[in-house]
Parts: sequence; structure tokens; C-alpha cells
Amino acid sequence: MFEKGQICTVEIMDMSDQGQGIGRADGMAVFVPDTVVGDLARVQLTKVKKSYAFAKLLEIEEPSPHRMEPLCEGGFQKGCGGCALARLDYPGQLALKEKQVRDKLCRLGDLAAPIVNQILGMDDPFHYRNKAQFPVSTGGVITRKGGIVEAAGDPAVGFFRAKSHEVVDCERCMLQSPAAMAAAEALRQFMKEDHITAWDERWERGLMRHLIVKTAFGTGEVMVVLVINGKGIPNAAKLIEMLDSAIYEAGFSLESVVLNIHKKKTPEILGETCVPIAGKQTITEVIGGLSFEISAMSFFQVNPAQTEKLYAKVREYAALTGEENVLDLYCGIGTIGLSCAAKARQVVGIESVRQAVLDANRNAVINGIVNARYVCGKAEEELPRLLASTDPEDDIARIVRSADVVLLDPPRAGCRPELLEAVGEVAPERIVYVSCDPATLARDVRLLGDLGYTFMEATPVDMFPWTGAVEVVSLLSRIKTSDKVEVKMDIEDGEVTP
Ligand SMILES: C[S@@+](CC[C@H](N)C(=O)[O-])C[C@H]1O[C@@H](n2cnc3c(N)ncnc32)[C@H](O)[C@@H]1O
Repeated sequence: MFEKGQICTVEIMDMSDQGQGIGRADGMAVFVPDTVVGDLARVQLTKVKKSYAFAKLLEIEEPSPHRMEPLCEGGFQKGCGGCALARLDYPGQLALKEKQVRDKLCRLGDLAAPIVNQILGMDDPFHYRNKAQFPVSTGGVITRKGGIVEAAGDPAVGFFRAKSHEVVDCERCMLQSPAAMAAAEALRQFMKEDHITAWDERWERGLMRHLIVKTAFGTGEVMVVLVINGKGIPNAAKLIEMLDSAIYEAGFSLESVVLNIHKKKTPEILGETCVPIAGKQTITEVIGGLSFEISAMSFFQVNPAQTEKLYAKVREYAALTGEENVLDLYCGIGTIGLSCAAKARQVVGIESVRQAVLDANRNAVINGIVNARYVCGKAEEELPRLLASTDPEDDIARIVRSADVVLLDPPRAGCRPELLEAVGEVAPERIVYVSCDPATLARDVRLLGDLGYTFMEATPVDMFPWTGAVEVVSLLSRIKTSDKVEVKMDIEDGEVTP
């Protein structure tokens, strides 16, 4: 039995998404900050629960061969919570992520020996992010009425400290695009020169809440979204000029500046209303030879180089011949479905964000794609509605009912069970599931197993180097009723192989 204060040696076998090493002491999981997988560490327990404990690192007895000094010259030492794997070298990160996908599919997906292919990593895992989200603070105290007190510190444009809403100012970041860092510096200078307040959630006052910078690496276009608690920014023309020249000097072109009005006291980053104040309403990115227009509110994969690999793997798993109807659920601005459209009979996408659906329709048009249609709404509501439609004129419902391949790409929370049941009712030959959380993927793979789908294989794709997150593409295939009977008989005979 372990007690708080006890000292022990643990071998770090795994890491949490937040970058804590996880070791085992007599079967109990021990979470140790500042350690990496492969370290042998002497630790002191700081909190002991029934089946796990937290500990502080006393000494690395034997360092992991993959341990390294963090390369970050920006916020890491100041407590920025962005790069959870900053102490693990890149080969170590890839091995860890591949293992985590396999472990979760076994443990939570009830799979004995899932095929997990080698993770697809990056050749140059730096400055890959096309979207930066910087919280802003004045670094000092603002008064209840929103004015800056005289001794307020300089504006900070950076990232939240781990597990807090304190903003760590960050002038350099090894993940963000040069355009994003240039825009952050321009905003910092502007706020300082023009005494612009930043949102302070303690008093719920202050103007500037977040700076969002979207960079299209393929075209060099940049969009800046200024999230504010107010109707506008005083002297906004000066800010736009400063952003424009900073982004130009970084080698990119500012094409769109949008105000996002967020007066609510909620922690969501974006408010509901967007007002373009300079340039276009969208920027254009090129992925796999197709052009995609991206607006302020729409989702776009954050790592374009890896997105090409991700979508190529989706196409491989979808194995389209030109005859299939394809359902693209959680389609965002249509990227995955449109990249499959050339080899599909028809594509129907379902997406809950209205602006993204508008973008998807426009993206089909600008790429000359005529076999893709979109439905706006929650997939778990729209799919059952379309399946129940008895309207003979409802073309979309007809395509949906006869879908041969379903593409799933939900947010981290995974799919709702009612959505998976509706997919089971559609009964496609193949399901290609793209996930950014292997735990919810594994849960959904288990549910899809109950609906008659066999997990075939998965390929992890490293979309987020230096962070604890990993993307996975999985292929599931429908077990024909006759196959199911055979499997069952074989198991009864004591042989598991179908
Ligand atoms: C991980 S993104 C994938 C987007 C797209 N497939 C891509 O590759 O860019 C998930 C998308 O699901 C959308 N979404 C979230 N909940 C949804 C729901 N219940 N029904 C439909 N779409 C949803 C989000 O707006 C977002 O665009």
C-alpha cells in the first residue's frame, strides 16, 4: 500500500495528453511531470488515490534514449502548455503515438491484435500549424470599468499556461507559421501604442479577447480574426496597416481581416457574429490539387502537409471505383468528400456549422465538382431524418440510403450512438473513420462491431508534432451475415480465426 510522501523508482512506460510521464509502481499508475517515456525516475508520491497516484520528480536515474532538452525559445520555460512532448525527441514521439493508438484500440475497442500500421510522420516537424489562436491579456490589472490602471504591464499575446487561463506571452513558437508570429507582434505593438485593453475574465471587461491567424501555406494568403468584446476597435485602420506590413515582411499576404464579436462571458473562443473589416471574407488553400475557401468560423485541418497524407489514406481505404455513393459525415468545408469526388458516383456531406456548409458548396463549385451535395444540421439528427424520408423527389435521401462508403470525421468527442445506429441502418460496405482522439475512436469501433462492422486496420498520422494529440484513419468493413455465422461457428469450435 502506497502513502503520500513515499519515495520510489518507476519506469515511465507511457505519457498523458498533457505530457506527464506515466509509470507503474506495484501495478498502480503513477503520473510524473517532467519525465518522458523510457525514463527510470526516482519520484516522491504527492497524492495517492485508489488505483493511481501523482508524484514529483526527484531524480532521473536513467534517462530515456529519446529524452532531449526542449527546443522551444518562446513560452515553454515560462509555462506555456502547448508542447506537451517538448522533452521527447521526434522519433520517440512517433513511437509513443503509434503505441497509444494500438493500446487504446485493444483496451477500449475490445480488439485482441488490431493492425496498426506505421505512423505517418513529418520530415520537418516545425512551423506546421496553419491556425494560431492567441489569447490576449494586458499582463496587468484593469479596473472594474474596463480602463487600464497606470501600472498595467505590457500586452501579452501568447498561450494559456497549462491548466490555467493565465496568458504566457510568446514571441517565438516552433509550431506556428511566421505569419502568425508576425501578426501577434503587430497586435502587441498596437495595443501598447494605442492603450487597447484586453479582456479580463475576472472583471468581464476589456476589449481584445483572442487573435486568430489562419495561414494558407499553399497560396501564401493570411486571414486575421480579431475576437473582441465590443463593437469595434478604435483606430482599426492603423492596426490593419501594421498587420499588413508585418505579415508581408514575413513572406505572406494579408487577404482578410475579420472582427468576431464575442460579448458573452463564456469561455468559448469565438462569438457568433463575424464582420469582415478589410479584404475578402475567405482565404484560399490548395490541398491535393483542389482549392478550398476557408472562412473565419469554419474548421480546416491544422497541418496541411499531413492533411495530404491523411486524405490519401482515406482515399486508399475508401477504394472507390467511380460507382459508389459516398456519405461524408462531419464534412466541415467539404475537403475529404471533395477529394474523393472524382472517383465517386455521388457525395453527400452533412455538417452542423452553416458557414462551413456554404464554404463546402462553394468549394465544390470552384473545383468544378458537380456530384457533391450538402446538408446543414447535426449528423445524428439529419441522417435518421433522411433515412426516414418517403419523398420520392428527395434525391439526397435516395443517395444516402444507398451509400456504399461512409466517411466519419467527428470532433474529439466521437460519434453519438444514434448516429452510429443510423450508419448501421445505411449498411455501407466500408466505413472510413478519421479520428483525433483514439479513445473515442476505440469506443466507436466497439459500437460499430456490435452493428456488424469488423475493424480491418488503422494508420496513425502525426498531425500535431510536439503535442500529445494524434490523428488516426481506420477502415471498418461490413461482415456479411454468412461471414458472421462462420465466425460464430469457428469460435464455438474453439478457433477464433474466421
Ligand atoms: C474534425 S472536423 C472535420 C472536418 C472535415 N471533415 C475536414 O477534414 O476538414 C469535425 C467537423 O464536425 C462538425 N460537427 C461537430 N459536431 C457535429 C454534428 N453533431 N453533426 C455534424 N457536424 C458536426 C464541426 O463543425 C467540424 O466541421
